[in-house]
Amino acid sequence: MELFKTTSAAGHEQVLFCHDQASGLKAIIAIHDSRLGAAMGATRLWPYESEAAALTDALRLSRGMTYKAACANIPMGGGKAVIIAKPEEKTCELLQAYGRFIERLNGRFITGQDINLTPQDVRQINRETQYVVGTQEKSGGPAPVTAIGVLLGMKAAAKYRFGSDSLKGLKVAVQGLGNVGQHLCEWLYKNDAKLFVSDINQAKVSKLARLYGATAVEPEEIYGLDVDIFAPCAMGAILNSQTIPMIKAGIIAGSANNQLEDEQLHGEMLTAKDILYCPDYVINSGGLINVYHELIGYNEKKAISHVHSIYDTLLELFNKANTTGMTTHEASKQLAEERIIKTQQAQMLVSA
Ligand SMILES: NC(=O)C1=CN([C@@H]2O[C@H](COP(=O)(O)OP(=O)(O)OC[C@H]3O[C@@H](n4cnc5c(N)ncnc54)[C@H](O)[C@@H]3O)[C@@H](O)[C@H]2O)C=CC1
Ligand SMILES: O=C(O)C(=O)Cc1c[nH]c2ccccc12
Repeated sequence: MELFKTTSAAGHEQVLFCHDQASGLKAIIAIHDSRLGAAMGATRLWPYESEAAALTDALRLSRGMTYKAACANIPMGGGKAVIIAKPEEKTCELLQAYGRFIERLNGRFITGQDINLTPQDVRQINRETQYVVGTQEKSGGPAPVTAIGVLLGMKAAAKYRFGSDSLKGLKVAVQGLGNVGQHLCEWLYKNDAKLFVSDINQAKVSKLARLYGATAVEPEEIYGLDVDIFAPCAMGAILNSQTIPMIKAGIIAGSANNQLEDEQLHGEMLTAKDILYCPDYVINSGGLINVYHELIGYNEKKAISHVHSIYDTLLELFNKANTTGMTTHEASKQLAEERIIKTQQAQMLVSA
């Protein structure tokens, strides 16, 4: 593999390969862009089938974090880390060794809880490094706030598509009933939407069906449902050449990162089908916004009010995509790049 060609192709600044002999830790920390500030991104633990797959995931996720911060008007950079391990291989030693790697970066990378890490795991990491946010003790886990952002994104999409941002009576299919998906379902239930849910964990599906009167569907059935909104809240790359032809929903609005398998090709496939796609790093920025507020002094009201900007940003993007002919994903990338340059210029004026 040509490492520099791979890591610089999407503009990455630095990639760290961390190995701790004693605990067996193998982690990749990708810092995509720190022009505006320290790189922020939660840490994911996953049993990647190859090191190349782990690197690809870290590179794509960290670039998404740069755009996520920029679209949310957060003056911070983008990064992401992946630990290559099975969940059962997680030990205190491994997490602490990981924490020491973070600490040695002296604040260049700020991290927290992502897939397969629990609040207790983050506490272990936090024993060795101060550069952790989003713990239960501080602002609480980010997932409930991410869910609020997704709900607001759905409302913006409904407003654009149907002229009203009420979700009452709309059929919504939620894929993945994890930390974000469950909170999202609660909000949708309170907003009188009709819920369809799937998860590979049957117990979660039964729980949500019981709590919110949701219709349970098999994991592979979720794409083809005759619904108004499809909310991917499980894994990435689920918008691809196999699934897009099946989708009947007119709106895609969910929390998963890297939803488009191929950003250009699958973004265009969605546009061609007249499906309104809410760019993932815009609609799922609620968690990042919430942890960012920890860094500037946490105030719940201020954090939630910041999350409400997701609604306006999405409406701006839908209009921009419509008038320019770009996909909503392209429009959001352009907006992110514009905001980075603008913020950088403003920062230079302040420091001059
Ligand atoms: N937690 C947060 O604040 C944020 C989460 N995200 C993204 O949102 C997504 C969900 O995050 P969490 O809820 O925190 O993760 P989680 O790990 O708690 O939940 C994921 C759920 O998806 C289910 N799942 C896995 N494969 C599936 C399949 N094929 N079909 C249906 N369900 C499946 C899992 O069983 C689990 O219940 C992830 O992609 C994550 O990266 C993005 C931004 C912030
Ligand atoms: O939106 C994402 O993918 C995130 O990583 C958000 C996030 C959740 N918890 C954090 C802790 C530190 C930096 C970012 C996050």
